[in-house]
Amino acid sequence: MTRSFSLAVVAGDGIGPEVTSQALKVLDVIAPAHDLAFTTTDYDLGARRYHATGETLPDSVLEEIRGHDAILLGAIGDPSVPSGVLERGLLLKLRFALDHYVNLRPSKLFPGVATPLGDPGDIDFVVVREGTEGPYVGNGGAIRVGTPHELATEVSINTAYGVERVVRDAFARAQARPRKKLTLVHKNNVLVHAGHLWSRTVAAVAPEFPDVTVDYLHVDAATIFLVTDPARFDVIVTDNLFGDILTDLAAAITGGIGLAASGNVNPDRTTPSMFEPVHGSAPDIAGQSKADPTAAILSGALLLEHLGVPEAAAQITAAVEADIAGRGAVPRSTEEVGEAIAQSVTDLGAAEGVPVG
Ligand SMILES: NC(=O)c1ccc[n+]([C@@H]2O[C@H](COP(=O)([O-])OP(=O)(O)OC[C@H]3O[C@@H](n4cnc5c(N)ncnc54)[C@H](O)[C@@H]3O)[C@@H](O)[C@H]2O)c1
Ligand SMILES: CC(C)[C@H](C(=O)O)[C@@H](O)C(=O)O
Ligand SMILES: [Mg+2]
Repeated sequence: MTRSFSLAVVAGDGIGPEVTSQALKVLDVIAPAHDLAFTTTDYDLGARRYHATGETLPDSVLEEIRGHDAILLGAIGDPSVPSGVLERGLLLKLRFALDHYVNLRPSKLFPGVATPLGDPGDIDFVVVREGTEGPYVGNGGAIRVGTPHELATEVSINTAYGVERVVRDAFARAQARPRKKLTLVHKNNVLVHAGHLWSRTVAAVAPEFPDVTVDYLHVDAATIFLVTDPARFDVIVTDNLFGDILTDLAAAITGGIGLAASGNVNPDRTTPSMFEPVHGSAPDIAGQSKADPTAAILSGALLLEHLGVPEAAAQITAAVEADIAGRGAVPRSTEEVGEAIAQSVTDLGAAEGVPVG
């Protein structure tokens, strides 16, 4: 029986629409092979709408988006809009309103991918980044702005409720992986209030997952080991800001930001989860068809996994691996990469005897 899913598509700004169209192309190609049907609704959100109407994410649109099974997002942010307006008013509003408390960011070094680390061994870890708290909540302000006496605060909010639910999710993910290792990354030698809440929470939840080995690193040391010994990581759990920074670094060591996918997940499934590349709108290459759509395509695979179609997700990942293995030195356009991965999905389907496309 055909399984039908409704997807809200927020292509967004810069390279967002360029990479999202390739992700949708691959989803279209894979759907028949797994008896899936996608209906998509495009949402015109981002810089264009902001300039035309002053709106970032009207509540009525948020409510419409809420009615979908999942969200596919490209990238948000544009140099023509003051920094933070779209990032906070659209992207973070979606993550917060839809309670995406698990920001899932897998990092895997695919065979054949060049890394600045030379031969770093087997890199295969996932960062579970808290998605609704920390310094992202907007608790702060500034006084005497523009004067020599300006004072600005950006308060990091960490609740026992918020920390515990993401820590428990990270433990469960570690438990389900072969190495069963969880590393808490924080800065509890300096951020003693939030840091100790995170450490105590990990210690309190650990007995529920006796098979999981627990480790702790200060965030500064974690950046060292991500470069010198990334194979040591299995599951990392960390706060919203540390997770943001660590996952750009994680992308850089596994072939670049063009390959890094993510999911903003509501594990309770009370709202649609949202899948997007880790990268941004890349204004420096927007409109030139230079963006690598692989991260967006792999975000589509994470979406399928979340919707309960892991075999389709695995087929997309295999198609990406096959494409990456064959990548030469000649640069390809965004469409050429998308087309090649879509073709690879078809070829894999044919090899397994399932009709694709
Ligand atoms: N999730 C998101 O929507 C998201 C994430 C990060 C940044 N942003 C926003 O995007 C804008 C630009 O931010 P930034 O420059 O710091 O980060 P960025 O990720 O957009 O770009 C950083 C660098 O990576 C390159 N890059 C990014 N994606 C690429 C791809 N798919 N293929 C090839 N190269 C790629 C860019 O060309 C640039 O040189 C800002 O407005 C920022 O707030 C949005
Ligand atoms: C654009 C910004 C709000 C966002 C974040 O900090 O979460 C981005 O950097 C990301 O990694 O998705
Ligand atoms: Mg980021």
